Amino acid sequence: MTTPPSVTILWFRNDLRIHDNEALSRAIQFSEKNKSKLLPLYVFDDRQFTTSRVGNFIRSGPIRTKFLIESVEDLRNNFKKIGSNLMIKQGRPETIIGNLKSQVDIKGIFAQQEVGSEELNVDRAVKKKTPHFELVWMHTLLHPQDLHNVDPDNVPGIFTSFRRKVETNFQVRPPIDSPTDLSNTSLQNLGEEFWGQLPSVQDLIHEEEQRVDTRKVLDCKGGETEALKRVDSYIWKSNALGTYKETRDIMIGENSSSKFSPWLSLGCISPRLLYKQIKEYEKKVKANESTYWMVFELLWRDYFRFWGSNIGDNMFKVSGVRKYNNKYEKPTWSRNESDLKTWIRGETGYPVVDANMREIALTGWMSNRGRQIVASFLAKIMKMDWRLGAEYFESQLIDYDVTSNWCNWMYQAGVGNDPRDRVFNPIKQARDYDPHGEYIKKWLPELKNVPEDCIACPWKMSEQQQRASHCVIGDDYPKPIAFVPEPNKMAKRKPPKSK
Ligand SMILES: Cc1cc2nc3c(=O)[nH]c(=O)nc-3n(C[C@H](O)[C@H](O)[C@H](O)COP(=O)(O)OP(=O)(O)OC[C@H]3O[C@@H](n4cnc5c(N)ncnc54)[C@H](O)[C@@H]3O)c2cc1C
Repeated sequence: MTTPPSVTILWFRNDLRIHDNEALSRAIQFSEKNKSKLLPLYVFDDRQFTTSRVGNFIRSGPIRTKFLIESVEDLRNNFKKIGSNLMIKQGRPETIIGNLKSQVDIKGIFAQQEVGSEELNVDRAVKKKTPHFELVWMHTLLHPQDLHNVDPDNVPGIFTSFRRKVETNFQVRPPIDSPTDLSNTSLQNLGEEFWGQLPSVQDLIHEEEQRVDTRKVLDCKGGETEALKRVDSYIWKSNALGTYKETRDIMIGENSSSKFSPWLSLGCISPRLLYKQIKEYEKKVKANESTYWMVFELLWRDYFRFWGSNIGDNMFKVSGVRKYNNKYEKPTWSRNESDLKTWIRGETGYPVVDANMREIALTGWMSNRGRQIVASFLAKIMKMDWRLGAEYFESQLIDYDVTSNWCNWMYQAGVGNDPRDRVFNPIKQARDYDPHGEYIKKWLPELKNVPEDCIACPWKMSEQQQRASHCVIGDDYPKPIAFVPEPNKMAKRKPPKSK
């Protein structure tokens, strides 16, 4: 009987890259020290492809699932280029790793540290399978040990306090170089069966692949290779970084914002590599408010990762971290299915909401401005359980990220710590951010002849205008589902009721 090979498993999660991957470099060191071979592993975890708790959505819809598959495929190809391979399995990581014990002698397991409660449960189960289990913090720009004035286990409840504190001594670790040759530390001469096959969308979610609508804002293919191309294109080729602050709120156009998020979420690109490129751009081209603002936004991402890990499962509760008292009245959240469908289908009668909802359904993408508008609309105007929206986003968004999604939703729903607790008026938002209706008309062709001054609120067209524009409200386009006051008359938050 041959002795099974000793291996160090590098278990990939949302860190699907070879560059700046500290778990990878630590696993390589460990495997050399323990004379074991490196076994990179990715598991498509069944639990990620079931249905959501409140709204029963498929947790990872076809577009998001495809982006993930592409990212894993690219990772395998990149490992092959440096003399290694990636084992790809489907099931539960703890079971797959347990079963591997009959084929290999596991000396240690390395992985990226995650923060969601589900992931932490999986960690506990995987830990039992090995004498050495190391989790490495990698998802953020700032390492928890470099936060200086901030306790990572107790970050301030307000972003600005966090940002001001970390900016007083801002230190970003340099990215770690990519390994160039892993052939010495790789398992060789094992058949394709050992390494496993890449699943299809159908294999994972039992649904057909969905073709992304040709009106998509950007051709987004998953994987580190595409991520690095996007960085080059956005920062260097198009020079768009230099005007980011002015353009970031435009809902249309490939370079209005960076579109880095899909790759950041799966870890196909490291935020530290981005930071290094931003600093190089500042030296070689220009440093301005836009370059600062890109880092500012990356700090939001960091903040939500730290804060989200501090608040734990409150992130998924309808009341979030909100304590109801005289100042904040407890809302009654609706879960009306037909209203929810109206929002999802983009049939609310508010064009800026509907255009954004059609975009996300057909492409897996929505701009930050759009997300704020539709989330505020669902939670504050339709007064629906905001978790239905968060779960729908989870299913659809190619950039779904647990803390960025759920914490942003909490903010919009007024159950986070946002002291302002704003409501986004969809009429004002459309007028401010899509003044000529270009974005709206792109996604709602039924409104293509509506005059510019009515595009934010087409129900205001006279009967004659409706006939002339072939858009009869109630027939060709829905009547508004809820009342929203004219922007300048937007009601302030109701004064608190005493209980
Ligand atoms: C309701 C709601 C849900 C959201 N869900 C997600 C999500 O699941 N995944 C996700 O990555 N972002 C989410 N965001 C944040 C934000 O909308 C996206 O990060 C951004 O639109 C991505 O586009 P971009 O890469 O072009 O961003 P840019 O404007 O170019 O910003 C650069 C990067 O900064 C980070 N960033 C920017 N804004 C935010 C923010 N508000 N919160 C956290 N990080 C931010 C992102 O990583 C982004 O890629 C959500 C926002 C809202 C309001």
